[in-house]
Amino acid sequence: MARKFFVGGNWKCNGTTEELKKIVNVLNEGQVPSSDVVEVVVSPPFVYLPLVKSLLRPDFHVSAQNCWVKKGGAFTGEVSAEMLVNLGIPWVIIGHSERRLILNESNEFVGDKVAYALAQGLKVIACVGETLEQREAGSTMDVVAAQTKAIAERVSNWSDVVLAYEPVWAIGTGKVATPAQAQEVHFELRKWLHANTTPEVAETTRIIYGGSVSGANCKELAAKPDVDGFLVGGASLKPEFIDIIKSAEVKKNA
Ligand SMILES: O=C[C@H](O)COP(=O)(O)O
Repeated sequence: MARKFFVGGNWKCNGTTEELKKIVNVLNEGQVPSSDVVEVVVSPPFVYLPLVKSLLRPDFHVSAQNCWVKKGGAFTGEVSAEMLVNLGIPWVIIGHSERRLILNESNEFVGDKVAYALAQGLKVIACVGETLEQREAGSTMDVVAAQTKAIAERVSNWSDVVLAYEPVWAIGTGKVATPAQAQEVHFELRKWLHANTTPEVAETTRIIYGGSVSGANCKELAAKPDVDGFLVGGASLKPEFIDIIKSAEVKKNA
């Protein structure tokens, strides 16, 4: 079964109402392949989710950037999966490296969050990736396998999971992984899923790449067989995000 190309835009902790309205206008006017060819999801900060959802074209969807690990309650400052469901937000990003590294989210905590969000009916973009130090030490695969294992141990149904490989050294640095580097890790991750989940999960789960993706480098990355799309940070706040969405055509024509 063909894996539908997936392009996520992670707006991180950026934007004002006016700025985000402008970005949404650009997206709404963009000529992109149909939703049979590419799935597009943008992820504004929590406070702008209802606004963006209400203004965004119906073939694009919204995602939160995080949610609490269990049912809501006395957890000041957190937003629960139930609240996202209540607002009709279909997706959530979990385990982004900025949360793993700055907020000390462990593999187990991330795995618990993924499992809880899925159980509430959310679809999850689950992020994994190594630091520069870990890559230079030759432990890239050990690191991403351990991060994926903590998810796989808690999740049996992968149909609502997109796995995002985001090498930390490539995030916001302008230092994109080469297409060969991305393909190598995506291939190994798929092999890991084959060995540790089921062949069907390995074949159908989309593994997307994130880290300095731009209008200029997306086509070459998209051409790699195990790159099923992107999670884009900086460039998703710019008109070039439309070009990145269009790179889905590379797959269609492959
Ligand atoms: O979630 C997105 C990634 O952190 C990539 O960010 P970037 O495209 O700004 O490098």
